[in-house]
This record gives sequence, structure tokens and C-alpha cells, in this order.
Amino acid sequence: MLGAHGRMGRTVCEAVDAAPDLELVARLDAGDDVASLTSDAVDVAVDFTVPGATEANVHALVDAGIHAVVGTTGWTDESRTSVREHLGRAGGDVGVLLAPNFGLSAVLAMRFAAQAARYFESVEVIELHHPEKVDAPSGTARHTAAAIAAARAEAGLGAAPDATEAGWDARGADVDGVRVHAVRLRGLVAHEEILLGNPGEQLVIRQDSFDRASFMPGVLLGIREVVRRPGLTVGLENVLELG
Ligand SMILES: NC(=O)C1=CN([C@@H]2O[C@H](COP(=O)(O)OP(=O)(O)OC[C@H]3O[C@@H](n4cnc5c(N)ncnc54)[C@H](O)[C@@H]3O)[C@@H](O)[C@H]2O)C=CC1
Ligand SMILES: O=C(O)C1=N[C@H](C(=O)O)C[C@H](O)C1
Repeated sequence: MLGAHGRMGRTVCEAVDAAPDLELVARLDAGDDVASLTSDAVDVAVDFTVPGATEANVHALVDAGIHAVVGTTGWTDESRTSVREHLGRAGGDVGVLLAPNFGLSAVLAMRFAAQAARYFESVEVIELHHPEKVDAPSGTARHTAAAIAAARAEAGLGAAPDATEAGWDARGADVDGVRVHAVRLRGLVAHEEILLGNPGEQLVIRQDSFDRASFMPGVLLGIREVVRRPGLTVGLENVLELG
């Protein structure tokens, strides 16, 4: 477990300890050397660290021939391409699963939003998180916006209507042409709302992770499945075979 002392790391360690078919063999955190891990001792590494560390961790794991399940956010198209190319050069059967959200409610919300996107003129995303979160917008919101943008483009939809002339900083981030708003509030864990609008009607898709336990079935599934999936897989929806 990389990031073993963190909020997610502690929860994953408990979940793996409680799983009869899994054995937790190493707990690493900041300052520990990922390169000390070997494929003789470790089958799968789980990374819930920080955006500034996760990419280097994954490259070190690929070098060591260790499969990786990665929940850490902050990944860019370039960093994903770099891992894909590294896996190609390594040429073995190492699997890397990158998932911005391991919660079933979040994965389904993203899927439903992408399905609905083609039918609505307007769409905006609001993500709401605990105030300790270091990145914004969330990885989930970025993944959601990318899927919505792809669905809108496939349906031939242009930009959502928006007459804003001044005050763009109040309109949220632009992620692939979709406005994304980030809320940080004491008491929250991880939540997302997708608002879709047409003349005279609105669809709201909302998911709430009230507890980090919500991510554990997805993480455990990822650990069990990544060993069977050589190369890079992005998104738990592919492991759940939602397509
Ligand atoms: N994919 C998903 O379902 C979820 C993803 N996340 C993401 O997971 C990441 C971690 O979230 P939290 O656990 O809340 O953060 P956290 O700040 O509680 O934990 C991060 C841990 O990583 C450690 N760390 C920093 N650099 C490291 C390095 N080079 N090697 C090993 N450990 C290192 C820190 O010391 C800390 O203990 C964030 O990017 C967050 O967005 C969080 C929840 C669910
Ligand atoms: O930092 C968090 O807490 C979370 N991060 C992930 C994200 O950025 O999407 C997943 C979930 O929202 C919790």
C-alpha cells in the first residue's frame, strides 16, 4: 500500500486485512522507497498518495514488474500516455488500473450523465468535497466532464448556451468545454451533482460518498482484476464491464 498513512491508505489497509484472499505485505508512505518493492514479494501495489508522486510511483512499479491499482487523482492525458508507452516498452503482462473514483454510485453517476448528455442543451458539474482535498476540480469531475463532452460531440451538439460577458471566474473551470464547480466544505466526504437542462425541464444526477468505505468494494475488485488486465485501464467502468 502506497500512501498507507493517509485517509484512503488506512481504509484500504483495513479492507485488505479483512479480505481472506488478500495479504497486505507492505505499507509505504512519504519518504519510503518504492523501488525497494520487488515482484517476488508483491503482486499488486495500490497507490493513494498525492498528485505530485503518483506518476513516478507507477513508473517504478512498472519497472519492477508489479501490477498497480491507482486511485490518486491529478493525472493528465500526457501522464497517462507516458505510462501507456512505458508499459508498451516493458512488453510484459503488467496491468495498471487508474480509476478517479472506485465508488459504485460515482461510476454509475458518470455513466448516466454520459447517457443523458446528448439529450440536453445545457450541462454543468458540481463536485463537493472535504476541505483537506488538495486538487480541484476532482478527478471524478474531470472524468465526468470528459465523458459528457465526448457524448455531446458524438451527438453533434455545440457549446451549451451561456451569455456570460464578464465575471468568468465565477463560472467554474472549463473541462473539455463543460463548466465544473468545486465546493470545499467541512463535514463533506465526496459528492457530485450533474445538472442537465432543457427548456422547461431539468435532470439532476447526484451521488454521495458519505464514508470512504464506499470506495472499498471497487478497490478490492481492482486488486483482484488488474492481474488479468495487461496494459493501462482507465476507469473502473471498464472493470465492471459497463463499457
Ligand atoms: N479513486 C478514488 O476512488 C479516490 C481517490 N482519492 C484520491 O486519493 C488520493 C489520496 O487521498 P487521501 O487519502 O484523502 O489523501 P491523504 O493526504 O490523506 O493521503 C495521502 C498519503 O500519501 C502519502 N504520500 C505522499 N507522497 C508519497 C509518496 N511519494 N509515496 C508514498 N506515500 C506518499 C502522504 O504522506 C499521505 O499519508 C487523492 O489524490 C484523492 O483525490 C481519494 C478518495 C477516493
Ligand atoms: O480526495 C478525495 O477525497 C476524493 N478524490 C477523488 C477525486 O478527486 O475524484 C475521488 C473522490 O471524489 C474522493
